[in-house]
Amino acid sequence: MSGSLDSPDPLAILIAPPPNESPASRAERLQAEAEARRVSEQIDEEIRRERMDQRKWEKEKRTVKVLLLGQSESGKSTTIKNFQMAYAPNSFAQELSSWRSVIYLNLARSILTILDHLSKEASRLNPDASSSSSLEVPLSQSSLVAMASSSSAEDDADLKFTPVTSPQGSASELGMSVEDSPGTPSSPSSPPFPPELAERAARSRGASTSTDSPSDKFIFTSVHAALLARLYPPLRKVQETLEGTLGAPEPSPNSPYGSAAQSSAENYQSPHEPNWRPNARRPKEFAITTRTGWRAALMKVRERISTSSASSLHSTSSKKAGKRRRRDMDVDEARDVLCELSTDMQALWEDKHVRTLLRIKKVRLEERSGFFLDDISRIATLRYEPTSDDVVRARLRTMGVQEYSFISEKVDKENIASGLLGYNSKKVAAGETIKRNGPLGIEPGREWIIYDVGGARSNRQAWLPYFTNLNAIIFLAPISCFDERLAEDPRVNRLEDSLILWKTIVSSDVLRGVQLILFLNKCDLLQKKIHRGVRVADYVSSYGDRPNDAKSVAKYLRQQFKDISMRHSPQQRQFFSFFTSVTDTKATAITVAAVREGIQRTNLRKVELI
Ligand SMILES: Nc1nc2c(ncn2[C@@H]2O[C@H](COP(=O)(O)OP(=O)(O)OP(=O)(O)O)[C@@H](O)[C@H]2O)c(=O)[nH]1
Ligand SMILES: [Mg+2]
Repeated sequence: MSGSLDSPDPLAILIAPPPNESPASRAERLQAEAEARRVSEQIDEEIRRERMDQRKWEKEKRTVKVLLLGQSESGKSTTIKNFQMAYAPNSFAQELSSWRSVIYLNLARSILTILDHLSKEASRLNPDASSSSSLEVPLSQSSLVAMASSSSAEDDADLKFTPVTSPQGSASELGMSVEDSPGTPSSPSSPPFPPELAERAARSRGASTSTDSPSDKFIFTSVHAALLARLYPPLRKVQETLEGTLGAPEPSPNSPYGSAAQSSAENYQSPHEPNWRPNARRPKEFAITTRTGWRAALMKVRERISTSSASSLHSTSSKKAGKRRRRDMDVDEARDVLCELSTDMQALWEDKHVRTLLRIKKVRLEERSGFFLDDISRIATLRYEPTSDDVVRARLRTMGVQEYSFISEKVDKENIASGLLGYNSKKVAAGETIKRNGPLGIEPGREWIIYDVGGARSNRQAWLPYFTNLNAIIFLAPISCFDERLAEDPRVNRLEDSLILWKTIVSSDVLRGVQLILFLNKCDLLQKKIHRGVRVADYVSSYGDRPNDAKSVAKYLRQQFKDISMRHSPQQRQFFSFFTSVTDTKATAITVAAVREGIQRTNLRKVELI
């Protein structure tokens, strides 16, 4: 054995330099060896790069990319929540409580809307009140973030249009590049009404009437005056603070693409969490943001109108003072204030005169986004925890483009909305459905990237860079909006805007190979509207004398979208559509499952072709 160790290595003999090598030959040899090494390393590097590309390609192949499009308040973000519930129920459940401040804000803003109307009535009954400039309260600087109450039929009953079925106009005319002025949607604009003037107005017992029927008569009473004075100032502070806490994003003039560049799976943050938009400037917070501020604001009200609950406020959560971070403290204090005001808020919402006033003014809060007035007693409590149903109903406007990355979790069947199991796609989908083959298992590990965009006109330019490398687009068209106008441009009917936008998308050359899926959304609201007697033909002249029932209307509108797809697609494409109410999570789970399967199958076909 030792002999074999001692015997020279044949390879070493082979590559050893010649024994009598001259210096010149040696230099030449070393240079040749160095060159050989360089070439070898270059080859290794290429192999490594190819492998990486291959891995990336494999990952890309497996990643499904979906873009959600549609006008503002069409239900895109709500659809994302449904996807999250289906694909990543654990992370959805973990995020529930972080929606609390949005829900508080939604609630506060609904009450403020009512107070605004009351305040206007009081001012009308006592014009001296509104002329006093000293009553003015600064407007919120961050109304961009919170829910926009879209202008609707209640503001305009004359708006008529005929659905667009033939192309006219450029992209800019189609709302793709129109820069609209930043609106201040639904921010309460009236000054708070001071109690003494409210009292005077109440004493005058004014009435706002639209008819002579007593049930249509609004009577401003001292109860309203007291509610106005007790609720308005603290709720404005709640609004200011919550908006500040949520970090109302302002669109950057230099970057129409919002946070897109920064959004990656690793950086993923839920949009409702603070700082969700990395470059967003924080709005200036309202002056009263401290604990003392809250208390001072409420004490001021108390000094004017003594309430039986005044003493409890003082002690609320003060024990934990200083322990929390400032932002938490703000949200907790907002909660405390809402809890204190719970009875008054309920009294206001349940007041029959207030209901009459809202009816006269055609303000249908229950049909607006972020409606929680029927849940005051549940929400305005210290123990309130948002439910998944609350979260899908919460309204937080999207700015720019948000990227959501879901790695399908391994989930128990019970965790999936029960409707997902044992479903039959034919029952739920309208028209040409995506049919299901095989079992409906969630596929753990598959990465889905879903882009949610801001749907307001000023956000639409930011969509364009996302039109490449897509598997599918889910387009949301809220079909209940036939009698409403765009918040950002009150001249434009919302249904008309949706049809024009749809036409732009279907006719896009860049998107010719992309699967389009249409969600004819807000069917529940369509039903409600028609049920209360709104006539579609009054707003959509082409509807003619067709039956004014939700089913016929939905079918008619679906046909309008289908016609556009057939006429304007650059190449033949299938028309996939679903009637949805995406706040109904059970029904939407079924739709989401059908969509998922359809997209995956198409994706697979594409990959196989490649
Ligand atoms: N009743 C009802 N409400 C809905 C439906 N879809 C969405 N909503 C509500 O409408 C509001 C707006 O929905 P979002 O999902 O925020 O709308 P969006 O398209 O993301 O709007 P932007 O972010 O402004 O582009 C939310 O309060 C939702 O709860 C629906 O089908 N029925
Ligand atoms: Mg959104």
